[in-house]
Amino acid sequence: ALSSADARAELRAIHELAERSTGAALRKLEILQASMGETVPYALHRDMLRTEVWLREDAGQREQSYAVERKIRALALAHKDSATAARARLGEVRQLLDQHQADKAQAVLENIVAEVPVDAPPTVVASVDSVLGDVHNARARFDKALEAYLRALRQLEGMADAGDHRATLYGRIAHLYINTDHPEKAVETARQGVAETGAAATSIAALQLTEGIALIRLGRDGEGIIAFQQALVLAERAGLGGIEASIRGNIADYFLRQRDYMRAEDEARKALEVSTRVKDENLIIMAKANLGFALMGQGKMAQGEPYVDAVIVQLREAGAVADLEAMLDEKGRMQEAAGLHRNALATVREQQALQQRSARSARDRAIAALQEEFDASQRTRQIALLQRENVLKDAELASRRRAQWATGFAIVLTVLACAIVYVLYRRAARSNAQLQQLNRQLEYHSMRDPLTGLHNRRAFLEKMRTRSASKEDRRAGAASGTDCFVLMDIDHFKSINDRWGHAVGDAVLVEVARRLAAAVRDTDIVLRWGGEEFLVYAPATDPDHLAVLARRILDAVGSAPVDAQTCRVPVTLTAGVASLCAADIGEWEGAIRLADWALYQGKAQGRNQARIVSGMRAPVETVLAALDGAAGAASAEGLVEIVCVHGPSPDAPA
Ligand SMILES: Nc1nc2c(ncn2[C@@H]2O[C@H](COP(=O)(O)OP(=O)(O)OP(=O)(O)O)[C@@H](O)[C@H]2O)c(=O)[nH]1
Repeated sequence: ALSSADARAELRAIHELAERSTGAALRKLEILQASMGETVPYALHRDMLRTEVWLREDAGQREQSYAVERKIRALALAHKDSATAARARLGEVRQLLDQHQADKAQAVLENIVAEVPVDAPPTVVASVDSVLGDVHNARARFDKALEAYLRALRQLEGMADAGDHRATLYGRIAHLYINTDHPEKAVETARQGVAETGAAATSIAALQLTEGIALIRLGRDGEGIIAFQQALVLAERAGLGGIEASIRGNIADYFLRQRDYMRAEDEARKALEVSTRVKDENLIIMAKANLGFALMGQGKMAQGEPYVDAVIVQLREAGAVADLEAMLDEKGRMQEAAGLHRNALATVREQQALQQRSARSARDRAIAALQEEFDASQRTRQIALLQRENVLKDAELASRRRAQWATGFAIVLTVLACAIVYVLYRRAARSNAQLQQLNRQLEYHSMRDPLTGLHNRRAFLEKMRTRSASKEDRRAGAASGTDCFVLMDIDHFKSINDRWGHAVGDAVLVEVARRLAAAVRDTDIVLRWGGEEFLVYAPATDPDHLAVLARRILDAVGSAPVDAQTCRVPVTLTAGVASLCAADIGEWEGAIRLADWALYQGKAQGRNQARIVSGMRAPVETVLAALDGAAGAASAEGLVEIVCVHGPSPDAPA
């Protein structure tokens, strides 16, 4: 075991080492304590434990530090050292303040004050005053807190070893000035603390942190950030986990205010890591809140809100009304900024409920130094919250209305579009039907003779065109019969017109057409070939029946005069007949030309007759060439066999 003197020397070495590394100093202290054995003198034992208290506090191990304080108290009580016992109990008060139990802290402190002996050393009295200041500060009695801190400072004035204690008190006062909104005084006081000889690294880092906060409050951001960085260097070098987390928390808070959410997230994550390492619940809460808001600020609501909500739960449990309200306020604003008006409204409602509860609580009322001032500030806050609620309600309503309007508009548009499509469809269908009808009419008229209603020459040409398209069919048809063409011309039609007028002429044309249609088979087609010329196209007709057909036509037209208006008009016609088979012509154009030639012959031979081409004495090409030749009709005469059929003798004209 070490001697007491050696142990004292070792303890001093540990104090010096602590300036450079809290962790190393702690490890060395643990070794020293272990090597001391059972019989350690009281004063040495007490001083070793005191050293452990502040080393653990510096390392951010507050809970362990409070546990050591309890050990000191038990030891001091056993040795009837009431001053040390009273001072050691201050740890209990600080622990209660950490847990936001200011009332309980106040009660315990009153007991401690009663315990302090009248001849207690000034350091003990100063420590009590210092913690009393903390309690007043926590209860928002800032003037009383300032009084207590200044009293403690006076106690320590001129004391050689009290430089660090004084620096800590300057730090407390600077904090107080920040809380009472006097940042310029806070800067000044923090600098006074730093200048204090014998101030430990912890105190200096804490003072620089406070100075930084005050400078940023004053809008001197650049200087503030430099103060933060100096404090951070010191804290990291000496392994002051608690202060490091606190500094990083404040830097994160600064970036949050600057809306630089990425850097805020970065700092908050580091702060969370350090504060988790040193197990400081308050710093963990601060880091989580900053991280949550940094994420929400980047629009990562799903990631950020759980952090913020966890902090809200903890603050609610701890009854930290002011912090809780600030959290809810910030959360609401973040949600509002993200356009989540409904969520923001819910948060503001939560904030209002909290505010009403705190307003009702008589104990909270006591926190305010002046009752009226408190009420007035409560009213102002209530009004501000109501205004915010209204703004959010309006925004929520507006966005709902916009959504409704958009939906309504879309429905109207859809209905309108459907209606237009339907109308267009109906119109298109109608005009399609009209067009089809018109086309049918056009087709009908283009194929019909308007006077007689018979097919016209166009219809005949169309018929022949489609017939030519299937020559094979035609040849197959030629075995059982063949196509026959009867070309007719009313006799002396000009004189009918001349004698009875054009109207009678028209009536005669209509009646002749009717008689022709009645005289032929259903499969035959009667056409108006031209002015007073008609054509019967009789497909598949036996060549032996051509004379019968010709007679039937001549009889149908010539047997009775036509009754037209007031007159009876005797009518005869002359016909030329040619069939493809009999003439072995092959093409219909040739048959028509032969029929035309035969008709011409009939006219020349006295009219009212049909001349049928029954055979040919020369190849068809020769005959047709003869018809085209200069001698024409006359030269073809000897080349063609003709059968003649005469019509009935007409009645005398009426
Ligand atoms: N009323 C009436 N007359 C028509 C129509 N088409 C033609 N004509 C007349 O028919 C007459 C035909 O006369 P022509 O070609 O000289 O022959 P034609 O008097 O019949 O004497 P042939 O044919 O030699 O027996 C002309 O006077 C035409 O004006 C018509 O649609 N209506």
